[in-house]
Amino acid sequence: MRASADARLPVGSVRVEVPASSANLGSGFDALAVALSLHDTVEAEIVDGPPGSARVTVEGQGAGRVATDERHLVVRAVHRALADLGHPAPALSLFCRNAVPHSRGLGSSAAALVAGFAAGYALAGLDPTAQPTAARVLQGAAAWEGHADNAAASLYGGAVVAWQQDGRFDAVRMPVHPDVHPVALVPDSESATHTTRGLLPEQVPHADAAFAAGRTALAVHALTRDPSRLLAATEDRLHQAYRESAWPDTYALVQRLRAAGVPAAVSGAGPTALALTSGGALPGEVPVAGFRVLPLPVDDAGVRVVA
Ligand SMILES: Nc1ncnc2c1ncn2[C@@H]1O[C@H](COP(=O)(O)OP(=O)(O)O)[C@@H](O)[C@H]1O
Ligand SMILES: N[C@@H](CCOP(=O)(O)O)C(=O)O
Repeated sequence: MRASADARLPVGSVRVEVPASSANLGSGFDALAVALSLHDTVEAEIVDGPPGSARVTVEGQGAGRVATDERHLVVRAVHRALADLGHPAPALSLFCRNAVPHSRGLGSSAAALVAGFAAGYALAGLDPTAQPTAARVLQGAAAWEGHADNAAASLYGGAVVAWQQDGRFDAVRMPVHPDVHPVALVPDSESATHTTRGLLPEQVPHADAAFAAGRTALAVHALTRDPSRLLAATEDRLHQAYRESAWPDTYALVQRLRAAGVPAAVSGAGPTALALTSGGALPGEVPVAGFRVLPLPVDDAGVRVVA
């Protein structure tokens, strides 16, 4: 980090690395997620220019598609973090190297928001990976998303349990058992999270809610202590079937993997499927044509300020 051109901010540039995430893991809708070793990198620098303006260069995922000015999601999050501390919006130059595919259920928007809030607080001289600033990063990103699962995983790494109380978001991190080897199956198709959230019913049967409570609690045990329980733990009645029309091929793949004994679930709001394998391999008899198979080890670190 070097000294800022803007006298109001102590730091002139930061580099942040943030992992993808897979949320829900079955029944743990808006509550469970795991961070995955696929990373976006953001370099943010304060430059001379009109206050609040931004020039963004994007390499990799999202290049040519996302805004390259102050409307860019990461820029908006940087500005929001600085506003939270009472700083006026500086002119920014951003370089984004993105590996997390957009609109696939791997938490790209949460990763972008966590990177932006972390960069903003870091420019103000705070450590976004330590409390109490980390909690502010979570609050900012989760409030933007409307759910804290992905943001908490991108922030803290490992697996997380996230919840909301009195309008505030909170989360705890859990270490994932070393025998859990996530494999993402990523199709070419996209699906916007806000669209598939709209497919969910206002209410679910009490029996399904009770089912979800049991499976989600079991998932915490299975992820951290006993991966042999993951097949039962990742069963879902809370969201996947309601969203099937958005990604029928993904839904069918998850059923095929599960029938072959592989703990699998739709990743976040889809259309990626996530298999929580014990050795990193998928059974040969399950056809995966149309899906890119990406072994993605758990990311234990979460967001990092690397320079
Ligand atoms: N790194 C990024 N930079 C800018 N915008 C991003 C980035 N990542 C995600 N987004 C925005 O978020 C959208 C995807 O969000 P969402 O529908 O929640 O899917 P995902 O499951 O990938 O988070 C993209 O279309 C894009 O507008
Ligand atoms: N709990 C959320 C998770 C969305 O994850 P994303 O990676 O698809 O954005 C949901 O299921 O809506």
